[in-house]
Amino acid sequence: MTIALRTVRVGTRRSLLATTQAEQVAALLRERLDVDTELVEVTTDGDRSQAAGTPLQGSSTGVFVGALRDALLAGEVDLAVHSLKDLPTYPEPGVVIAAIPPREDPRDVVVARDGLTLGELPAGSVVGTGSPRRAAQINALGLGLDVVGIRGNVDTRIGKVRAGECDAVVLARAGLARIGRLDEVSEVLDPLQMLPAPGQGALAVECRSDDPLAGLVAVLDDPMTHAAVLAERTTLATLEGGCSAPIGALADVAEGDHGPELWLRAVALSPDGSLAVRRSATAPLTDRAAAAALGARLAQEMLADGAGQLDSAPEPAPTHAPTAGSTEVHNA
Ligand SMILES: NCc1[nH]cc(CCC(=O)O)c1CC(=O)O
Repeated sequence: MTIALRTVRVGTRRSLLATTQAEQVAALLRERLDVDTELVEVTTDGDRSQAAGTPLQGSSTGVFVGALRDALLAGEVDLAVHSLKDLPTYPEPGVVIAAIPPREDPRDVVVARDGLTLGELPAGSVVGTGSPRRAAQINALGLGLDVVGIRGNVDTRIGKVRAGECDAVVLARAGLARIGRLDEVSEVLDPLQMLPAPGQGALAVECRSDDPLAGLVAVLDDPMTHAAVLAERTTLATLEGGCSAPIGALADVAEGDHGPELWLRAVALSPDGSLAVRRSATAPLTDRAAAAALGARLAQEMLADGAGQLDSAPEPAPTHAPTAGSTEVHNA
């Protein structure tokens, strides 16, 4: 298809991972839409505070996104490429996700000294991560690892192992794959032990909702990836209504006897990983609405199981009453 379009300006954050992802989307656009492209780098609040070493306020979701969306709404760029897992679950007025391209492997990986796995690290080893979801799930393994908070881009975080500051760090496999650093990986974590962030490994291509470009960019959309991440993000969005615990969620599409089926797993954990609510569910993948409905149902079941109590301060225990077994929350 040829469109009478000026060069498509692709907005991206400045990090190596972000520009690599944006260039991959730009290459797909050139190939599929027969347009020219230009990367436009935008500095986000998240990048600024990361550079300054100042801690992010509250949840980090969204801090990498705002400035890119502002540039999009101001017409400085024609589309914005984000890591989907960095996008808040609530919609931004005037902006649509025009495409979710095929996903990379969504799993988390370990980069450790001497190529060790988490299980091989001696108790007391220092494991760096800035993610409450990863911290809670590492603690839930019960290996006696010392989880410390670290920040910075992928390269900085790997560098902490090289420098001996951490014995290991846990990262998204997709990020390492995109920047060609998979050779650093010492272990790929099984999602049964480490459920990834909702949307991990997937990209979101955002356009202005009133821009006809949105309809053209839809050729980059992968319907299976889109359905899977919609289920995961609807789980997260529904849980966010009743809990602020770290959440992991992963959906897969499998071919069933009567057509494609969506398999969804999720976990909500107390920050120290001592308590967790885990659930899985499956549904025929008829359309996107079915994917969203599966995510909402799973989250409601998790809330009924006590996911909303994981992060609240414990009630003072009455001295005369037993404290064990008094909630629906399962041990991790
Ligand atoms: N929060 C930062 C971030 N956002 C997306 C990725 C990796 C790529 C992806 O998950 O799609 C990363 C780095 C990481 O978690 O290791």
